[in-house]
Amino acid sequence: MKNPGQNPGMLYRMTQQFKEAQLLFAGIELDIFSHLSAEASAVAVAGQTGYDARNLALFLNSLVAVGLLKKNGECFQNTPVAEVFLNRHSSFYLGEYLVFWNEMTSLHRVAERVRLGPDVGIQQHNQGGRVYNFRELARLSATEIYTGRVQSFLQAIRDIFSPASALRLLDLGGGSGMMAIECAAHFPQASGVIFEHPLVADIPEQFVKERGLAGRLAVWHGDFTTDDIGTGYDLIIASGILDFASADLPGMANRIAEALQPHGYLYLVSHQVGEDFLTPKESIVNWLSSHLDGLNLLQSRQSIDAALAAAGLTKMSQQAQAGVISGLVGELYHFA
Ligand SMILES: C[S@@+](CC[C@H](N)C(=O)[O-])C[C@H]1O[C@@H](n2cnc3c(N)ncnc32)[C@H](O)[C@@H]1O
Repeated sequence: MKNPGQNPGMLYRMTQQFKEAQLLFAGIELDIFSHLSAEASAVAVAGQTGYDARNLALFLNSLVAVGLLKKNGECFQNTPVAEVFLNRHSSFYLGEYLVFWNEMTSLHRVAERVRLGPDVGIQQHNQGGRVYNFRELARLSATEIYTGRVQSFLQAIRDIFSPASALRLLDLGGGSGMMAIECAAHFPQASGVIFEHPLVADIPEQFVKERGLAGRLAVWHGDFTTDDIGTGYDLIIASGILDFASADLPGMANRIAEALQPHGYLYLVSHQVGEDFLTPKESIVNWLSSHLDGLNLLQSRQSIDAALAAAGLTKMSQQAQAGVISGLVGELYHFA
């Protein structure tokens, strides 16, 4: 008898995970979790939604099996994670964000793209904004960021600025602008700038207005690789943006250093990509789609470190960022 000499379990697990993800997205599409805050039977949910009661019961059993629902007799109810993040009525609802993120990083047609190669136009320009919908990302990140990223940021800067500090801050490529907004909310004397691309800037503008911070936070529209980003900042936030300056990373590091006050700080969030571009798994897999399209942006931890060190920025501390996006690290640099 032949023996394979290897265990194929990993391959089966991958196909199983794929189906579990399909169940999650079907549950979001059907908005199941908004109906199961309290216990309800499949027949009752079918009555509210018009879905087929037989197939709904089968589907709900599967959601129990994968840990998104629990079952008591004939009744189903959200597990705590589903209740907080998948119930549309929760302030932490991530359903729309997860669907968008999945589409944005989708490996749909991956085999075809490997056969045919990149889009020449995208490859030539090598600009993230030509592939990614940053405006929608900024809108939906306003919820995602509160699952942990903004809390990690506040924790890091509370160690260096006193509550009464009149700090001047710049949130470069700020997206939703929530890091700057929370900074202004927690440091009542703070003021500064959220710098965003003109196609995205109305999103942070709207959030700044809603939070009543327009007097202290300005939103500047522009390209952070070429336009004036201002000077004299005590704190610059560069969260998930250095890859988009990768045509001239040393130049971007110098722009940041020149915009800082002497003894100012940079709060950097990056994926800590290895020099061989094989780790962390999440970053390599999530960037694959846009790289197959023709982008070539991802920066290794070593090249970022080298560019910042050459610009006079010294790393003080680093901490994993909490939240739904795994593998992000927040680092504080000091400009001596
Ligand atoms: C991955 S998002 C990060 C957003 C935000 N900092 C956060 O952590 O949620 C990258 C952001 O950089 C902005 N961006 C990319 N290239 C830019 C450029 N050349 N000038 C201005 N903004 C840019 C995008 O519009 C997008 O909002």
